[in-house]
Amino acid sequence: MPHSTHLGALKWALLLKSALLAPGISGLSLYLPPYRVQLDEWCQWNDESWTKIRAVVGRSFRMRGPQHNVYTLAASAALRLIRDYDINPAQVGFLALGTESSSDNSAGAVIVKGMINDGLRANGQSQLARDCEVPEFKQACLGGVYGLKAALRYLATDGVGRQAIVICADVAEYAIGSTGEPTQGAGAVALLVNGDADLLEVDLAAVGSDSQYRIADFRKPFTRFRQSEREDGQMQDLPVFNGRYSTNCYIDATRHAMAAMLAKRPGPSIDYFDDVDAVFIHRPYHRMPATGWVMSYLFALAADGPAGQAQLRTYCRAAGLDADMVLAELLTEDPFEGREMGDGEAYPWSRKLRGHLLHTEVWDRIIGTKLWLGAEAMKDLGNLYTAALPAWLAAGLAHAHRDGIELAGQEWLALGYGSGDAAEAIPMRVAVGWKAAAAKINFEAALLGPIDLSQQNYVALHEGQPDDLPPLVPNDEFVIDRVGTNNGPNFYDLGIEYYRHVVRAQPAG
Ligand SMILES: CC(=O)SCCNC(=O)CCNC(=O)[C@H](O)C(C)(C)COP(=O)(O)OP(=O)(O)OC[C@H]1O[C@@H](n2cnc3c(N)ncnc32)[C@H](O)[C@@H]1OP(=O)(O)O
Repeated sequence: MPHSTHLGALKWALLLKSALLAPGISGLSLYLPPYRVQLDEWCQWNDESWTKIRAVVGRSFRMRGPQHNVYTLAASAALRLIRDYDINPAQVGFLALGTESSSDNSAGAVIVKGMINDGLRANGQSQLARDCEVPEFKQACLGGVYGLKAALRYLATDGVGRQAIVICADVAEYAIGSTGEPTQGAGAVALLVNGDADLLEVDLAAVGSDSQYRIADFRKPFTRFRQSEREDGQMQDLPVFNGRYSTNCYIDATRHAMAAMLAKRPGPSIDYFDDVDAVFIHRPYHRMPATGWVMSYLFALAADGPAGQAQLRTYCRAAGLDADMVLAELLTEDPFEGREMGDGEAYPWSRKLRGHLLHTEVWDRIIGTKLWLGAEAMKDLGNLYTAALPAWLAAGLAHAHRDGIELAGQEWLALGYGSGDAAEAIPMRVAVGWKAAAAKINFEAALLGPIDLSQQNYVALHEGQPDDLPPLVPNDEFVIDRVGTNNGPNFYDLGIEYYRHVVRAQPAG
């Protein structure tokens, strides 16, 4: 064979090979801080209904300690990922941080990179390379999903043959006494993303996007006076928000991202709701994904023409609702029309219709059988903002592996949402050889060793004055070592956080 023909054949073989590879997620690792609030106790402290909180929110949430911030959570998850998946750090060309909790407005992922390298050095491993990109992504709870999409684009263009790590990390704190208080949490999920997925294959071209500026349903303005209230100098991450209005924004954004995704698929959109095997939607608390998904189904029925609309009318009649009114609202492109809605103003019929559907076969077929995988375990995680969606994917894969459920080739939907608002509907396929990589997901291990807080400890930690907290015993994790003062060695030291990698001495024997 002439030399040039041989080269041509090789080139074609390589092209064919790369065309057959399916990029996506190959590893998942979690880190949760140990401080925990049990929601049944929280209900007692606050005279709230445990029956309601258990059904709507979950069982418990985690809180960062005074020695944690979003970077310590992120670096701890990433170090575990590198260890558990035996990643060669030199191969990582893209280290992304998705978060809405950064405490440094200048850097973010590069700080985390430095911390990871400290941990790798302490463990006798090689370092992340100098030629690794370190972007940070911010769009409320969607930052990590944008990081994942950017990582896949990197791997398809200038990062062919490399690997990416996307860390989704957040601290979800709401003011004491606000509607959001039981939906707090803190934690991080690190994703290994590469050109040939071991867990979840992602076809970027099939993704549906949505974004829409709103009158603020949820914001964290930097100038918020509360930031200066904490005496320990840490930024308190309290949002300004309108809870019930934000749930309608979630519904509206997920509906439009779904429509954008379904428009790219062949066949009737409504079939997708039967065909998809499992659904994972941004999860601020237990009930929200089911509400978002059933509403997306109702929107799709309304858009499905005479057959879907007839079905919808049947549901409305059975629920005692005015079908014309429901249909008209479902067909309205933007029920908000640029204004903030009052409680119950948008979709006022929704609760009644959902209540009716709950007792019909359609709930089992379209909702129950699609959103159950890993959902029970998620009740112990609390709200992780941008880490909530990958944490649920991790829970689904880990539990299917533990319980011997076969997932190979299943079609999944991962739908991310970030207030303000934006959403991404991402179809995924479970890789054929998913089990080996799923066995390394540390979901259950990440929940071990919780330290339950008393009401006094919880309030003190929330308000930044934790005097007598039960001590942490971190191992192979990161903590804030000190915050620089203007008495420090460098005049530019003021307010800068310095971190420490902690390796606990193992007990002898
Ligand atoms: C950050 C984001 O992701 S934005 C999208 C979601 N928004 C948020 O997470 C913002 C923070 N969260 C919040 O502010 C709150 O959790 C809210 C506003 C979502 C809910 O606040 P609440 O005061 O609990 O609202 P409400 O009293 O309406 O109850 C919520 C649900 O509990 C149900 N409920 C009430 N009592 C009970 C009970 N005893 N048993 C079972 N369910 C009950 C209600 O019917 C309602 O159900 P629905 O959501 O299906 O309609």
